[in-house]
This record gives sequence, C-alpha cells and structure tokens, in this order.
Amino acid sequence: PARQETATMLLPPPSAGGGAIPTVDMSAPRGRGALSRQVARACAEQGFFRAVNHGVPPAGPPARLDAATSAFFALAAHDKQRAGPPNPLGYGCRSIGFNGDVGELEYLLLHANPAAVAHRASSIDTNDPSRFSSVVNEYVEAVKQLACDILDLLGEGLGLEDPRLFSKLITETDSDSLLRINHYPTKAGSGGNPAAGGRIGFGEHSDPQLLSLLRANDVDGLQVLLPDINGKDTWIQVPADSSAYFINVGDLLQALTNGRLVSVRHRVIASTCRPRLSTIYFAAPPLHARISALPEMVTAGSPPRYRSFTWAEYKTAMYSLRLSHSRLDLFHVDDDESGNVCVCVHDLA
Ligand SMILES: C=C1C[C@]23C[C@@]1(O)CC[C@H]2[C@@]12CC[C@H](O)[C@@](C)(C(=O)O1)[C@H]2[C@@H]3C(=O)O
Ligand SMILES: O=C(O)CCC(=O)C(=O)O
Ligand SMILES: [Fe+2]
Repeated sequence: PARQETATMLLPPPSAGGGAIPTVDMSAPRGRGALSRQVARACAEQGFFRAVNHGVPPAGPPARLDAATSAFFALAAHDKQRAGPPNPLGYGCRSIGFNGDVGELEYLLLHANPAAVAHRASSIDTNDPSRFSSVVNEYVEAVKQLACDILDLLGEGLGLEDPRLFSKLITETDSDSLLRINHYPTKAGSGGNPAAGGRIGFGEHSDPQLLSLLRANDVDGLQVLLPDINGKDTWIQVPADSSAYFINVGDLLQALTNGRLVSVRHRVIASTCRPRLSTIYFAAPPLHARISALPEMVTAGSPPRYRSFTWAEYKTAMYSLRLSHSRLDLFHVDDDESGNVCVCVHDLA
C-alpha cells in the first residue's frame, strides 16, 4: 500500500511560492475581458490563484465570523464536543473523514444552507445560536457572491456558450456547498521553536467540489503541488495574506472542462509557534447534478476523459476513500472508450 503521511513526519523544505502563484486583481484594472482570460489561465495552468481587491470587506462578515469561530475553538474540549463527532458535518478534532486520516487540527464543517446552519448553531453557540447563524449566513452570502463572480469569469474566459452555467449550479436552492473552519493549534511543548519540524495539519488532497475559496489569518502553512520549470511536481509554500482569498479548482470543474482546468493538490503544514485559522467555502452543485464534459470542451483531439456521474455518486465514492486518493481517476475512461465517444461527437458536429 502507498505510504501515508503521518501527523508527525518531518518534511523536506518547500519552495518559496511568491513567484509561482498568480495574483488576480478582481477590480479588473485592464477590463473584464483581460480579467476573464487571466482567471481562466490561472485555473488552467496552476488550478490556483490569489484574489485581491475582491470586494469582501475584511472588517465585515469575515471579521465577525473569525470572532465567532475563535470563541468556539477557545471553549473547553467537552463543550466543543457537543457539536461533534462529525458525521461528516459538525465538530471534529484530528480525525478527518471516515477512513483513518488524521491532522493536527480541529474544525467545524457546516452545510452552507441557512436551515442546516440554524440546526447546527444550537450545539455550537448555546448562549446565542441565532447570532451564530446570522454571522455564518452573512459570510456565506458574501463568499458565494465572490464564487459566482469567479465562475462567471471562468465561463467567459473559456468561451462557453452559456457563460453562467457554472455559477447557476451553485445558486440552486438545493446546492450542496459547505463551509469549513479549520483551527491548527500550536504544538504544546515546542516552546514556539519554528525549527521543531513540520507537522501535517491537513494532508495532501484535491478538493472534490467545483471551486474552493479560502481565507486565513496571517499564519503560513498552505502548500500547493505545482510543476517546477523542469516539470517536476514540487510543494510550493503559499505566503499567508489575510486580506486575500485563495481560490482553487475542484475535481468537478476539472471533469466539466474535460481536464482544461486542473484540480490542484494541496496540504497544510501546521506551524509550531502560531495558531492558524482558515475558513473555506466549497462551492458545490445539488446532489442530483449530472457532471459530464461540456460540449465546448470536447474536440476530436480532446475526447471525453471522464465518464458522466452525478455529484451524489461522486460523494459516495469520495467518502469511501482516503484523503490523498486521486478520486477523479475512478471515473477516467480508458483510451479505447474515449476514442469511440470521440467519433460519435465528431459525427454529430
Ligand atoms: C478523507 C476524507 C475527508 C473528506 C472526505 C474524504 O473521504 C475525502 C475528501 C475529503 C474532503 C477534502 C476537502 C474538504 O475539506 C472536504 C470537506 C471534502 O468535501 O472532501 C473533505 C472531506 C471531509 O472532511 O469530510
Ligand atoms: O485549512 C486550510 O488552510 C486548508 C484546508 C483544506 O485544504 C481543506 O479543508 O480542504
Ligand atoms: Fe482542501
């Protein structure tokens, strides 16, 4: 079996990432066309970018959510456990998913719809659950708007017949989007010594959904796996920036675009001296949404790479697998099959 990273393993130093990670100014200083091409290019080449001037005021919903979630993580362990164990939603500590993955973190995983948030809030903030719900809901609204803007830019940049197709998937009332808040505490006893060694905070993986929008405090730790100039995959350190959103392509966007956009692998190395707090919005379609390559993304030279599946089917597969599994591979069509489909598409054109 493949060797799994353990929570205490020492890791080779990552490369400094400043140059390799694209920054996108969402205020479109060079116009919307240039912006949509830049977003599409970053998602095709790196599957990852840093969004600045994104229009979500840091002192507004993000600050209120950070205050509410920090107050929760500061509670005594038995009070936090009222919101757990994760099923997979709820409060979790160290254990990730159902298949034995662990990391040096605790977290809250919430369904992003208001009814689900209200249901959970009573076990998270026993004093004022409705305040907790409204803080989460206003954050979700703000970040969903940003997700829609980015998905529309992608639709335009890729030249889709319906450029709103991606954003429509996440604005459906039964969309399956999630909000995750991760807290990586410092290691007790390390004495704030940064040389104490890297610990796996959140192991290597790709995000299964369409698009993820991550905001974190000023503590480093996020790394993305990108090819270096010789094409060798290398872990790149993402410098912390609490004023930015870090955007990554998820597996579903890779499947819909027939591999034009890439679902980037990433991980978190927990700092030994300062706690990291990160919040990730995973934009997802409804469970019944069917995912297959868009006709614009299929050509004679680029036949369908993945067989069609629903988001519900994909979720069932993903929950049966370890975090590091490349789960999209399960849906890969073999070369013979894709050759046949390609002939059909060509004939119909
Ligand atoms: C080990 C697992 C945790 C995870 C479900 C899975 O079986 C494989 C995918 C994992 C992941 C990674 C991105 C997100 O943090 C997450 C919420 C998701 O949708 O897929 C987690 C899942 C989880 O923690 O439940
Ligand atoms: O906590 C982070 O900074 C990233 C975690 C992550 O990749 C995830 O929750 O899917
Ligand atoms: Fe992730």
